[in-house]
Amino acid sequence: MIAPSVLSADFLNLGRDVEMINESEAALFHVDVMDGRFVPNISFGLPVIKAIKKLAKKALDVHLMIVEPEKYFEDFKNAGADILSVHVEASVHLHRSLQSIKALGMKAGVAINPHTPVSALSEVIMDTDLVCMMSVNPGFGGQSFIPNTLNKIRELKKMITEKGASTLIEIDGGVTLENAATIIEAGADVLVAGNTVFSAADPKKMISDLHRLSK
Ligand SMILES: O=C(CO)[C@H](O)[C@H](O)COP(=O)(O)O
Repeated sequence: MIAPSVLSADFLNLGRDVEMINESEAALFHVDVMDGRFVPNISFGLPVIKAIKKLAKKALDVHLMIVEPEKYFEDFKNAGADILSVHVEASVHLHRSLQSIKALGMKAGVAINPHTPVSALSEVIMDTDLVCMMSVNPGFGGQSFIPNTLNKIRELKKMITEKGASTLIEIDGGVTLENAATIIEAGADVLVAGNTVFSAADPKKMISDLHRLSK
């Protein structure tokens, strides 16, 4: 599955870019929320997500890069989030957070930074619908893929298989047409792509090219 990252869209033409994703072979909208505290950047928040939701014909996969994410679960549900991911590094009571997200009717995701070992997920994997594995340090689009992520994907895939979980593995950061096949081969189910899609001459065709690799 391909999840274009709205972070790299043209905000002056956001409606156009949302329509492009609607018409493309993308499976999800990846929506990055940054607070300038958990990550050294500020992106956008609830009003923008509400606006995207009005046009979007595919699920909104919202990635919270914020401190104290649990304060805002209901707000993100009301704004239109279908999948809500919190960072393991930002969640003091991660298990409770996953339960709360599900109780609100959303799929529950856990995002994990490049420095955090996969073992940090072992006690919550059965309660997690999606792991958003960061393959760059979060905060900015257009960075290079960190190669050790491939080992982490394999390790996570093994954990999911051994525990009998049905968690999807999403890879976020530095995904390109050149490395996508290797990432899929390692075990990824969802590829987030921001810069690769939106800097392409034909973003819709780029989504289609990435999608073809995932089949
Ligand atoms: O979460 C993110 C940044 O924190 C972005 O989703 C991620 O970096 C994708 O962007 P790109 O494909 O341009 O690397």
